Amino acid sequence: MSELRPFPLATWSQARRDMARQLRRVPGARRQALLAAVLLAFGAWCTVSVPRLMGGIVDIVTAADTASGADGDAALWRTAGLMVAAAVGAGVADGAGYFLLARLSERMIANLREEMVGTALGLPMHRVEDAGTGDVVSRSTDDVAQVSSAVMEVMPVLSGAVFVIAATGVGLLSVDWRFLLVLVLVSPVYWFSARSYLRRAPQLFAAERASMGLRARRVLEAIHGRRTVRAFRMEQEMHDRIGEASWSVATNAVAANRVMVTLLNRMLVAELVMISSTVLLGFFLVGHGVLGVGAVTGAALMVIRVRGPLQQVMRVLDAAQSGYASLARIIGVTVDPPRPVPDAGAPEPRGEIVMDGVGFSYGPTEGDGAGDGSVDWAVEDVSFRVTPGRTVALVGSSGAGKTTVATLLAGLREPTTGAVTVDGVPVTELSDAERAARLALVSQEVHVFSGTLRDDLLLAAPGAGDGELRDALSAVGALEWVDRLPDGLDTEVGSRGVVPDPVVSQQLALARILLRDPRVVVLDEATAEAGSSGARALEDAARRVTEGRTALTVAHRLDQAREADEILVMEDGRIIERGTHEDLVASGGRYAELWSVWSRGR
Ligand SMILES: Nc1ncnc2c1ncn2[C@@H]1O[C@H](COP(=O)(O)OP(=O)(O)OP(=O)(O)O)[C@@H](O)[C@H]1O
Repeated sequence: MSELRPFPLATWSQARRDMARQLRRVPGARRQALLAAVLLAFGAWCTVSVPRLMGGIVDIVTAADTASGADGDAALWRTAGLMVAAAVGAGVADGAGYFLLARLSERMIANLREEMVGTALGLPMHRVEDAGTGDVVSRSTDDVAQVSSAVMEVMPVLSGAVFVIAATGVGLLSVDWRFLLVLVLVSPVYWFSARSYLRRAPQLFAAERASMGLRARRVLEAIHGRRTVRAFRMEQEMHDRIGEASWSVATNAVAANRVMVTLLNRMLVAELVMISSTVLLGFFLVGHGVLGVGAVTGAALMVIRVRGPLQQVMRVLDAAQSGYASLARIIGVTVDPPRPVPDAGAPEPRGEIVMDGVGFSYGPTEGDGAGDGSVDWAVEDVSFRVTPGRTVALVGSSGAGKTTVATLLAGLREPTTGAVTVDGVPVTELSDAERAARLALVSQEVHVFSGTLRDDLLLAAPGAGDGELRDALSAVGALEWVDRLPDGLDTEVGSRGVVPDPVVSQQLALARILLRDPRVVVLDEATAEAGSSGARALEDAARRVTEGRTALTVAHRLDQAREADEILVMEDGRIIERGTHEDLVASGGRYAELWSVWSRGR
């Protein structure tokens, strides 16, 4: 098995560009972002004004000794009123700014997820398989959830706190430029604390989560497999395994918390530096008559007030970082989107299919420059032609290469060697529209999409009326089932409604083919698992679908192959026999052998 090649991670500049593009996609986004910034800046200014006004109160009280009492009272009330107004203004502006930002970011995340899933669906099958389907699934579920929760956790803090920190800096400088010294002294302490925390914390928290997962798995294994554990007297061994996993949770949790405590201690040092340098500088400035007591009190209160926002920012650093890591994983899928194939100018669909010297390998080939040079062919040197309207059946034992040929013919995979053409045009060069008009595949994994049954069928033919839908359902033998449904065509089906059994699901897939009406059909259904009556119903349905069309049928039951115009027998990726049923039985080769086993088993 070849090694997985996960999708890349977006670089910082790719992530930035993509977020700017997502921003442009939301109508009125710039205006909303600007309005949010203005509101948050105003909120921060109001927040910082409160301690400054308090400093003003100190000046009023100090001056009250000398001024008349009535003047002092009026000034006191006015300042108190302003403080209340500033507090209310801060609350309202912060709330409104945060609301706008949260709405905007949720829309951007929704667009991003949509784009990522759309890109992944349009990628060649092999690219998704190379990455491992789990990679795409975890990026579109876990990572999107991670970004969403990071936004919910980080956004309220950052949107408020960053503006308050900036406003405090500006506020301090406006009291006196020498307060720059406080900022110069304290900034490096915060900077280095944050850096050393971010360098170590994410791995430690990830290790803690991983060991929790391991412990949960081991406990569940022991509970689910308790009979086996008892039977083999493995209680102590299981106990030790769980104990070992629990111990690793404990050591990882201690290590993670130690880093957190170190961060908190460094922040205490930073706060000590910040407050003591403000007080000392204030003392100096008042002593030299540069500032009044009120101004310095205001500055000191501002510094005390900003500790909260600074702590909040430091606390959400790792959530912000893991949110960014998830964002880079999501954008990593979309950075290299599949280029849409332009129309190849294919002629009117006739339905002629040709495979010429086709080889395909799931693993590395010489061209990749990977592997040890030996190629593990899934199919090799496969050549055949099906003229319009005829049916060819592929038979062979499991793993012979039948499904691979079907997916190559449907254009889902690109041949490693040779050519697959439909109406003279290589199938991978047909645009989506040209391909959809020409050929359709029913694979072993049929899917009924969530929604009403009508929606599910209309995916194949958006303009079809109820009459056409019912005709198609009747042709594939599914109409009776539909008429038994509580709301007929309007019944909810799929994961959130009625789940059709495998036979009906395949009949619905065949009905979709009838509605789409392509010239070529490739049928690789799982009739073998349908039971004999189900298989017969599906064979009847398949016969209706192949009538008047060019068809390649992967015949899991040899009854199906018997009716084909030509049978291709595959073994180890090659066609080893070809001819009609009668010819092949008469020739006494591999097919005759398969047929005799099959006939005995019926
Ligand atoms: N996605 C895949 N990745 C790697 N190898 C694969 C993959 N799919 C099939 N193969 C291998 O390619 C070879 C041909 O498989 P294929 O599924 O085409 O055979 P098949 O005749 O359709 O078998 P079945 O009747 O069991 O579906 C087998 O050796 C199989 O193990």
